[in-house]
Amino acid sequence: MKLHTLRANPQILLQMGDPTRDSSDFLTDKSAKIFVAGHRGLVGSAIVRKLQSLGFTNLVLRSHSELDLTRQFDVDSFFAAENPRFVILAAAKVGGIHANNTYPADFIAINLQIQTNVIDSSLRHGVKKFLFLGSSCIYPKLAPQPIPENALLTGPLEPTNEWYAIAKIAGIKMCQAYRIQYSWDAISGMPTNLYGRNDNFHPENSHVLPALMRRFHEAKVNNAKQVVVWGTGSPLREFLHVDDLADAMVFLMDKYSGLEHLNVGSGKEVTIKDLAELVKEVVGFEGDLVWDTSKPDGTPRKLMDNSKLLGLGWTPKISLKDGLVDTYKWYVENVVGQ
Ligand SMILES: NC(=O)C1=CN([C@@H]2O[C@H](COP(=O)(O)OP(=O)(O)OC[C@H]3O[C@@H](n4cnc5c(N)ncnc54)[C@H](OP(=O)(O)O)[C@@H]3O)[C@@H](O)[C@H]2O)C=CC1
Ligand SMILES: C[C@H]1O[C@H](OP(=O)(O)OP(=O)(O)OC[C@H]2O[C@@H](n3cnc4c(=O)[nH]c(N)nc43)[C@H](O)[C@@H]2O)[C@@H](O)[C@@H](O)C1=O
Repeated sequence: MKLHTLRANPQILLQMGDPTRDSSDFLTDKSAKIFVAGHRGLVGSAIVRKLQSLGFTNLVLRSHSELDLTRQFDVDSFFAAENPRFVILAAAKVGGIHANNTYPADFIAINLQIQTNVIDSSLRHGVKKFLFLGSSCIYPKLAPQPIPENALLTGPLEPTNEWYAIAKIAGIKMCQAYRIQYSWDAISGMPTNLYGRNDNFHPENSHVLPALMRRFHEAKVNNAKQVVVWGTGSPLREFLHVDDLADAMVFLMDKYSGLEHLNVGSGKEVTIKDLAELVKEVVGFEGDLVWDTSKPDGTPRKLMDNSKLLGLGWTPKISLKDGLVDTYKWYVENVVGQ
């Protein structure tokens, strides 16, 4: 279906659903076709596990090598052939502070390409409901804490991830614009820092939690006396286990239909120093921490106000300690020695 056809035919928009209503029919048809983009990643794989545990039987999944989402023609052909009813976009160029700082062009360009292609094709091929995943880095570096949704675009961004943040802000705004102009049910969730099974454990390009888990594990098996940790240890971060995030994304698909993006967080923050001590304890490394202050700290504090999501009836369930124990077990069984 072409955009001009949509513009010319308001009946098609009506068939696509009224975005102002409570869209609580997501959970009712377990045979509905759902495209989870990025299903091999941390978030996408957790969403697939969650949907499968709920009995969904018609998931459409494509790996990066099967479908490169930066290629507009291929994405549109895929949507024309598959016609999914629901789409959850968990494919993106993702990385920690070092990767964001080192590859700014990739972070802005690849993310803009993926999200533009997938959002636009989803609309034009009649997807009933669309969920975009952003990130807490969309907010100003010095936003009020806990950060409310309306802090968006109220101040300068954190320089280490502004390119990624700009792409994510564009994604939110594109969902809002398509919602306004086409009455299309596109929503956005803004997750805090995530961790869990299928995380990226790359030594430099990953996020802090998998990076430290790997470094402490390798130090333990090599009987090293010290482990280097980046920055000063003073920044505060909020962590959410990816299974809680997946639960929240399914909750939003079922219960939320609104213009505003919604924060998704645990509501609990920890200093990087305390996080490092906790990961050290879970891994069982007994040496010392050495702080490399030549590495950037990034945003000093990034706790999101999750009261809107909690007000809808969702709650996180997995504590940081339990989540770390589960993730370390998975890491040892699935990554070490592979
Ligand atoms: N991890 C975190 O702490 C947070 C993540 N998020 C958001 O959650 C979403 C998912 O992140 P996460 O699961 O951590 O990321 P991952 O890197 O674990 O997974 C991303 C997935 O996207 C796929 N992908 C990347 N580029 C392309 C492409 N061109 N075509 C097709 N597939 C592609 C990857 O495939 P391949 O690996 O083969 O390239 C991978 O499966 C992102 O939107 C991210 O911004 C938000 C806040 C925090
Ligand atoms: C999810 C979020 O992720 C990124 O932002 P970030 O929160 O700064 O993420 P991070 O996990 O990489 O670092 C958190 C803190 O931890 C410190 N730190 C210590 N030692 C290591 C270390 O070994 N690796 C890393 N990566 N960080 C370390 C590090 O110096 C920083 O102070 C964004 O780019 C953005 O993409 C985004 O949305």
